[in-house]
Amino acid sequence: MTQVSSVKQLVESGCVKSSVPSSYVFPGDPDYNSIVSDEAEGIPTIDFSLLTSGNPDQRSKVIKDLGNACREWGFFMVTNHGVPHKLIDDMMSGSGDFFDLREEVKRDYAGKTLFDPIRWGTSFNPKVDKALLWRDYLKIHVHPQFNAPKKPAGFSETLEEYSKKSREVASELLKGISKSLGLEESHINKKMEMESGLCHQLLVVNLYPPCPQSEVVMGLPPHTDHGLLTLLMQNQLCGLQVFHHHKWVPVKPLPYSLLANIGDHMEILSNGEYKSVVHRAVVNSKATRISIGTAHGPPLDTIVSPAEELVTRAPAYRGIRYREYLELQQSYQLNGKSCLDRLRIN
Ligand SMILES: O=C(O)CCC(=O)C(=O)O
Ligand SMILES: [Fe+2]
Repeated sequence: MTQVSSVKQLVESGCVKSSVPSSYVFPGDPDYNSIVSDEAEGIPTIDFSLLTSGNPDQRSKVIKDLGNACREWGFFMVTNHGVPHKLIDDMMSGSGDFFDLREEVKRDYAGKTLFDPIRWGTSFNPKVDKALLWRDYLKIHVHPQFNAPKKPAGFSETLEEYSKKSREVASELLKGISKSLGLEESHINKKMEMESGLCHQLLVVNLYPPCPQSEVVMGLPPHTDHGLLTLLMQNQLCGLQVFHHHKWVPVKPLPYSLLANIGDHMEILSNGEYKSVVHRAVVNSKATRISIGTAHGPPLDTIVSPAEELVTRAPAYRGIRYREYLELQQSYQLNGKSCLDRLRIN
């Protein structure tokens, strides 16, 4: 399965009119059932403006809500985040335009390794994936070194501006999360060097073309994200599902909101107080869905281990260099929390 064309190209070639090649049939995951909840409204919403400019009462309430959201869901919608709507629109259209470039142009970015500054590809890691995923991606390391594809015109500027805004939002949320854990407001940002200019930020654009047999393929299988906090924007199509109380809860994107979720390194840092939550992306048969995530983590050589202040008896995870964790995750199939499980003590 080494030389695989993009899903977009496969769809546009017209060869998948009614059924998909068997290499794309996703065998399911015994650890996760397929019950989809009808309760799509449950994901909590956090009004970001109250965190940054609310009065003291509003601020302490929103910090409490943030803590509950992290503990109960690991996911929350962020509204009034201050990222201009136009910037969100430009990110979506620029991303769509990138995937619309000719395959030969995109192939310039067909990187091979995780730390290639820009990498366009398909599936997750076709060498190990148990089935090919109905997903193409563009992954860009946007910080501390900014990178961007040269085309489409203007995309680089949009990416740079959005990456910066996304770091600002993440860093404010991390202040609130730090407080909600009973730590000093700046604890996480300082320890993880989130504001030192060295933090690591990976931007991932996921493209899920429409699929004639959407029920047998998978966009992204059940997984958790690396890093401390991911911020995700989506075009207005459903597809993301969060595994909550043994059911898949579909996320209905609120226009122009950002969806935040706790990553594995927040679970490590908080010694399991806040847990990264398994999620997946299913696809649809009608339209192309695009999601854009930014994963925020410490500098790649930082060892992340449980904060001493939060270890009451014993650390529940061994520390690991951020870089090594990314390598570990990339070398296996994406499968629930299997990567984080390797670090659990006991
Ligand atoms: O497409 C989505 O909504 C989910 C994307 C995601 O989970 C990821 O990129 O890690
Ligand atoms: Fe994810």
